[in-house]
Amino acid sequence: MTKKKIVTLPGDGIGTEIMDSALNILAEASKKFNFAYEVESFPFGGAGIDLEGEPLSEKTLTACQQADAILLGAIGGPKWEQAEKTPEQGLLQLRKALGLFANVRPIRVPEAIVHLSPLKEEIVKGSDFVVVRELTGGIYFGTPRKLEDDFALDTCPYSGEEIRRIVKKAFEMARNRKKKVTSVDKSNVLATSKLWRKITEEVAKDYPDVTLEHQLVDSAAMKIITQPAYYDVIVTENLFGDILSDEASVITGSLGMLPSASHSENGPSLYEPIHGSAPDIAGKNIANPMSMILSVTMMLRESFDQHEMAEYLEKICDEVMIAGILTGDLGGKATTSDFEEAVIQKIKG
Ligand SMILES: NC(=O)C1=CN([C@@H]2O[C@H](COP(=O)(O)OP(=O)(O)OC[C@H]3O[C@@H](n4cnc5c(N)ncnc54)[C@H](O)[C@@H]3O)[C@@H](O)[C@H]2O)C=CC1
Ligand SMILES: CC(C)CC(=O)C(=O)O
Ligand SMILES: [Mg+2]
Repeated sequence: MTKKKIVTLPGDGIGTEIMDSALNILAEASKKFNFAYEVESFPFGGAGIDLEGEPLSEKTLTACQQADAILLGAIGGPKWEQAEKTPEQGLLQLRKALGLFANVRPIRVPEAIVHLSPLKEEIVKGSDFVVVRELTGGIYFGTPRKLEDDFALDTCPYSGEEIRRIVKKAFEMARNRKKKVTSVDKSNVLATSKLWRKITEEVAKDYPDVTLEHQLVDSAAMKIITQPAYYDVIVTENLFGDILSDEASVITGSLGMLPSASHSENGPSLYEPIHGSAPDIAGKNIANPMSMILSVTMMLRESFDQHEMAEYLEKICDEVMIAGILTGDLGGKATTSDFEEAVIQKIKG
């Protein structure tokens, strides 16, 4: 079997710490499942600026384009806020260059860890939904963009085709789940949302087996927290998806629990936690590595068809958490290395 080529972009802050943990766990699990792969790491984000003078060098981009899958930690931090080109711009450039238009952010709370949520157990129970976020359009990319002393401008463009392909992706996913799509927009105000709603209605005609409903983003933000078990597939534009998914992470107990997968039409997919580089806890070995481990299990399933290995790893991580080995964000005292070690010991049996 040829080795799968995984490009890693650890990035900045806790990105490097949780990447190390997840890769050590992958190395141990892959022995058990005979999964052959090679890893090559490249500077990206703030690390790219420090080492190569730019957040996304040609070399790093080319390596990503040639990979079978990409794992990204997180980027950014105060050190680079004033940089000529910031780590965040590098991230947006990478997503655009790889055509990663579909960002899938699953929110799942296994019964056994429902108690880790700050929300009431009866609210959290049964929560299992996915935010499908459009990732290469909208206000993060639109021009003109201006920042003057006393005036600023951002632009939010969406073409029909950009909306159509992400909404189709959401319907395809719903077909294999609970067959319900909730499209979130602000169509009572925004022109892009009016187009979003029209195109979504058109796409829905091809999926008569899937129920479609529309929800305005402000009330959706409320209902995601008060009735999370109501949802199946939420599809939304770039900015709304960014915000709603961080909010949804609360249901699982921590932002440090949520992974994501970003897909293009036909290139390599990229897997990353939904959170950032967490400068407030970076360098302390206390970050929760679950977001990165679950990004690895998404990669195993979606890029490499290693379903058994992914399921096994998720089960073991659940067991470690049930045993009370929890990082600070979940109310525990375990370090990142403690958690990693506990998972590795379980794999070793
Ligand atoms: N994809 C990426 O690389 C992203 C990068 N960023 C960048 O990250 C930097 C920090 O942004 P923030 O607003 O602070 O958001 P953040 O997501 O880095 O952190 C928010 C809060 O969640 C906590 N947190 C996040 N991940 C955690 C984990 N795995 N374990 C335990 N606690 C965790 C942090 O300690 C912090 O209190 C900024 O430069 C931002 O631009 C932000 C979001 C995504
Ligand atoms: C630089 C930001 C757009 C990153 C972010 O917040 C995200 O992708 O969730
Ligand atoms: Mg975000």
